[in-house]
Amino acid sequence: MNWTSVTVVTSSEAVEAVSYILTNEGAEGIQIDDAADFANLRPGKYGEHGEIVDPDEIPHRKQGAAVTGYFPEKTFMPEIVPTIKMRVAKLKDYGLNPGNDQVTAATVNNKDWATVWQKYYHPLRVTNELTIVPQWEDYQPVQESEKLIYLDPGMAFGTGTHPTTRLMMEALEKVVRGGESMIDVGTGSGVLSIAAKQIGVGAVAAYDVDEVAVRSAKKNIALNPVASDIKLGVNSLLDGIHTQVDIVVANILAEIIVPLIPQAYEDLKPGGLFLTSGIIDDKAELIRQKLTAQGFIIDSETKMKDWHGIIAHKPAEDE
Ligand SMILES: C[S@@+](CC[C@H](N)C(=O)[O-])C[C@H]1O[C@@H](n2cnc3c(N)ncnc32)[C@H](O)[C@@H]1O
Repeated sequence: MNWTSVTVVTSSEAVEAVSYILTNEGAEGIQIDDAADFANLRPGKYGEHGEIVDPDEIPHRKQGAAVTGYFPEKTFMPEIVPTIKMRVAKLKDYGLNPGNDQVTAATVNNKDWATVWQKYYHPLRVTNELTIVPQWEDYQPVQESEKLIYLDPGMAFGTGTHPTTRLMMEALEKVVRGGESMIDVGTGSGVLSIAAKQIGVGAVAAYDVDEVAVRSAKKNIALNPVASDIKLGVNSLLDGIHTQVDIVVANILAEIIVPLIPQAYEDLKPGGLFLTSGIIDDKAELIRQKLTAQGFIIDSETKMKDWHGIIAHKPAEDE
């Protein structure tokens, strides 16, 4: 098997925490190169085989540390790397110095880390109704009720395999009755917007702050004729967007959901629904508190692996 490596350049004090993050995100092996391990070595000590060790002759970092995690090549790295970056940056909230925040991915054995996972990406029945089909696969629905979402995620997040995407697809399937208006914040590959159109949502606007994601979503919308009227644009959260819709869906990391909460509240009709995920275990309480403080009523919460998905609503006028 080939492996994809992700190296985090960090501080010596953060080595353990970074190793934990990499393992938690699916790394099956960890390699640590820490300057602190050499700091106390003096020339003349005996090595493993009785030889005299001169630390200066062993290649090593002179300061800080680098922690490398090895991921099975089937891991869809464009979904994992941004999460690792965010989690490493957040170490300072726990009083640890994350270092210079440098995170790089490469494929061991010289294959392209950005595409090597594709051979493991096959049609996936995500919910009762919704099946994701890689653009390059020929797939025949098993049941008449099955609705297909054709995707080539490229470098954008949103293959449909990540727990956070799945939680939001399930949430959509649970709440959509047909004809609603919806905004998708942080659309990535466009997967949630296309899913929404497939199950009967009416007008959909999809935004992402990242132009690469918007280009990917555009390509995917073109692969799915049912989604051809989705309005797509580059935008940060709901900045400058003042409207009234039935549903706001956002699968973004918790830190980014916090400033979105008041914007979503403002842009929802009374009784409108806010579906959100990207919330890792230790941030779930923060998001519940912020939603409630804003005036949202939490209807349900689901969990897959370490991730939470929440369905909340803005009270109706008579509620
Ligand atoms: C976890 S991915 C979700 C992609 C897709 N919606 C899904 O559910 O699979 C989060 C997306 O949010 C985008 N994003 C991050 N910060 C944002 C912001 N401030 N405004 C809009 N989009 C943002 C990222 O570029 C990324 O495409």
